[in-house]
Amino acid sequence: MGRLALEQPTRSTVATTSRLSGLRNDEPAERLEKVRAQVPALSGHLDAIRSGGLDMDRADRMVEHVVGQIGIPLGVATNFIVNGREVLVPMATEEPSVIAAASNIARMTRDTGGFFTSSTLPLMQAQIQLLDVLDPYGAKLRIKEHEQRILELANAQDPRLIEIGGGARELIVRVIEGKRRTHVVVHLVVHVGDAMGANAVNTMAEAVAPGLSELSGGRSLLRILTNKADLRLSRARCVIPAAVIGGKQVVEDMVAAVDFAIDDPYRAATHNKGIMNGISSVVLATGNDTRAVEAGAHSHAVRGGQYSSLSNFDLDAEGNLSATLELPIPVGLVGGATRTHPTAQAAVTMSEVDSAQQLAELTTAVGLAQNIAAVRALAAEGIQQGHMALHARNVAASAGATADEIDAVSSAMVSEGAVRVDVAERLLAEGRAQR
Ligand SMILES: CC(C)(COP(=O)([O-])OP(=O)([O-])OC[C@H]1O[C@@H](n2cnc3c(N)ncnc32)[C@H](O)[C@@H]1OP(=O)([O-])[O-])[C@@H](O)C(=O)NCCC(=O)NCCSC(=O)C[C@@](C)(O)CC(=O)[O-]
Ligand SMILES: NC(=O)C1=CN([C@@H]2O[C@H](COP(=O)(O)OP(=O)(O)OC[C@H]3O[C@@H](n4cnc5c(N)ncnc54)[C@H](OP(=O)(O)O)[C@@H]3O)[C@@H](O)[C@H]2O)C=CC1
Repeated sequence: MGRLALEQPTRSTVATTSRLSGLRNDEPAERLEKVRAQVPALSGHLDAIRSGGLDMDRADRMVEHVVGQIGIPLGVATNFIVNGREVLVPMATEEPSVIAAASNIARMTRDTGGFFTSSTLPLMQAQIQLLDVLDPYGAKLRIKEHEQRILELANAQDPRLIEIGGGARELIVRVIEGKRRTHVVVHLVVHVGDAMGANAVNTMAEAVAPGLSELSGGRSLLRILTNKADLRLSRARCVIPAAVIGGKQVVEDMVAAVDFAIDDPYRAATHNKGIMNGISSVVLATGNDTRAVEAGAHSHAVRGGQYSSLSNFDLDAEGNLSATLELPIPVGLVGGATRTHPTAQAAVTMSEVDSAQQLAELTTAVGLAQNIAAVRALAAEGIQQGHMALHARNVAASAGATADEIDAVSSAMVSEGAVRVDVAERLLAEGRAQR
């Protein structure tokens, strides 16, 4: 076989740059203007970003028994380059230091080209559980013999999906020898286009279940998608020079820290939570289903029966950090709250993605950046220095500091090395007494 002509993606972009250094020093309105200047299409979405997007009528149409709303800050991760594209990433989170951490690591990847991503097709799977099947293996083959007819029946439920190139692709029939019974389970594999896909595959599963029952000689029970979306994988990788991230020892210690998460489920749970800090923030900002993505991620982290790290870190030939992440990211651009929530629409516009696959890949890059940030801090100075410095503003506010007192009280707590409510209360009382 000849050598592959490996081309690095060229920097084609709408945003000229995502490198908005010092954005932290601006007021929110100035930050939004700087982001809008990079992404002109955001101009029509500014009110939705400033206001949080939902009025009560709209909220009342989204879920049941609505009595109010709860706001979550929307921030922008800077510095990201993904497959050569400069991108400003919307992140909705209540946790301090998350957006700073992602931006910081993205900055460190810029000289090595940023993040490189890829993904499988957007294939979701529905499960149809078949009960009372006398000959499970015979049923499996009977179903496979009629696969084409069943796929046609599934596709008849969603002609529009077929028009755009999606639709049911395959049946996988599993016979699971369980503790108390043998299960026959049919997976209906569906290309869901730019949707997350739950409603599309659930409708198809319900439509094909009677035919499957008949073929199996049993009856169908559950007909629902699986959130273990392991045919819809998204991948991201990056390289960070050792000199940029703190030196050779820091990189070696980061690799040892990930090895700990690979081998120990107690550590893996926290390690993967750090990844989800980034992923869930993008998923929430774009109005996607955080629980679906989280369920998919954690189920994917179980390998050979053991819960493990979702990411992998290695040293490359030069001693630089080579980091990778692969997991299911079932997110969409067309359905659910992404379509109905004006701020989610704004977030999608900001990220300048053209497809659900591109959004999934961007989300994976943010998860990897977040993971590297946390592991770097843990392997170097410890998490509290950076995290607590940014959390100090929350602590000051919960001690009763007003807007013009928060900065002074939080920096005093950081200088004292004691970020606690009782310390904030003392500093507030001292400050007020001096006025
Ligand atoms: C917080 C930093 C980034 C500071 O790190 P630093 O080195 O002090 O940052 P810096 O002040 O030198 O700034 C460098 C760049 O970082 C970003 N940056 C820096 N500060 C800000 C800010 N205030 N607002 C916005 N951006 C900020 C920004 O991009 C900035 O570039 P600039 O814009 O100046 O050109 C670092 O300490 C860090 O990454 N810490 C880790 C934070 C983290 O992981 N938080 C997650 C919460 S902890 C958790 O839930 C998960 C965990 C830890 O348990 C997971 C695990 O165990 O694996
Ligand atoms: N276990 C889980 O995770 C479950 C999740 N959910 C929820 O389901 C919702 C997501 O379901 P989803 O099916 O994505 O949402 P929707 O049903 O809201 O949107 C998908 C529909 O959009 C239409 N569509 C238009 N353009 C496209 C395109 N380019 N690609 C694909 N579809 C297109 C299609 O409908 P048409 O052909 O009619 O135009 C498609 O069926 C989320 O709110 C989630 O919370 C629900 C049940 C279970």
